[in-house]
Amino acid sequence: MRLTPCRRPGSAPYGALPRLSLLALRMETHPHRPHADLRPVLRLRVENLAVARGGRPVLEGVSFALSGGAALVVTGRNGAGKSTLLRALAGLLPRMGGTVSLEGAGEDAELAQSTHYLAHADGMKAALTVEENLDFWGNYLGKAEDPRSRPVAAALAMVGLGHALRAPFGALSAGQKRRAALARLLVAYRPLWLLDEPLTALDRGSREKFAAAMREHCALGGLIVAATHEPLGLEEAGELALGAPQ
Ligand SMILES: Nc1ncnc2c1ncn2[C@@H]1O[C@H](COP(=O)(O)OP(=O)(O)OP(=O)(O)O)[C@@H](O)[C@H]1O
Repeated sequence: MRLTPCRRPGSAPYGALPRLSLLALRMETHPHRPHADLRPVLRLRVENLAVARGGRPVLEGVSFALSGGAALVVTGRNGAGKSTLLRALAGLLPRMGGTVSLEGAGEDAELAQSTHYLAHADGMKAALTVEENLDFWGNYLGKAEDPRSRPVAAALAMVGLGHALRAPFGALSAGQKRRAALARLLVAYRPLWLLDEPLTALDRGSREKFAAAMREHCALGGLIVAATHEPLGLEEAGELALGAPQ
């Protein structure tokens, strides 16, 4: 499996994209997909995506395809449009043009129902315990719909926060809060993870644990698109480099 940019035959490779450069679009077959897994391979396909912020074009002509088991790291300077891209993929920003589709997710599966979007904000209530927050998210996001959803305690253990099950979320440190937010990805299985700076405030051990969780997600046939300024620890990930402001 190779990660390749989608473009019309004969068109210049990215030459027509005024605010965007695509670098290092290369992906090897992920070696860990279980042979017995007969679920259809998912394919995220983005074609000619254009998005504006405040009436000003930020992204134009963004095209790529990503198959199940693969990860894509979105890089670029401050203001290049990384968060804009993730928000548009999550359906939280209107598209000026282009299409986004997730093939193989099932006839009734809307893209949004197959997606976890992790933003800069953690999305937790300070007064509730970590367990209560994750119970809420698990139920809200449909944990019962997929056997790959993990119990709250198991999800917290995977991000090294098993000891904080009953702690109020508001009493956690910044890195612990981020770990709890990452556990939200695990309590209700969804195949497409859109991650905006997932490593913020994490120490080295937490980064390694989360890298292991991301590798496992890919091994189960999931997809990851992550915006980051730092190495994610996914050696086989492709890269989409956005050019533009700093
Ligand atoms: N709410 C908004 N209204 C108007 N313009 C916005 C808004 N949010 C972002 N922008 C603009 O869109 C552009 C892209 O912003 P975006 O947040 O996607 O960049 P980014 O690559 O994620 O940056 P960073 O690395 O700083 O997180 C920037 O020029 C920014 O000023």
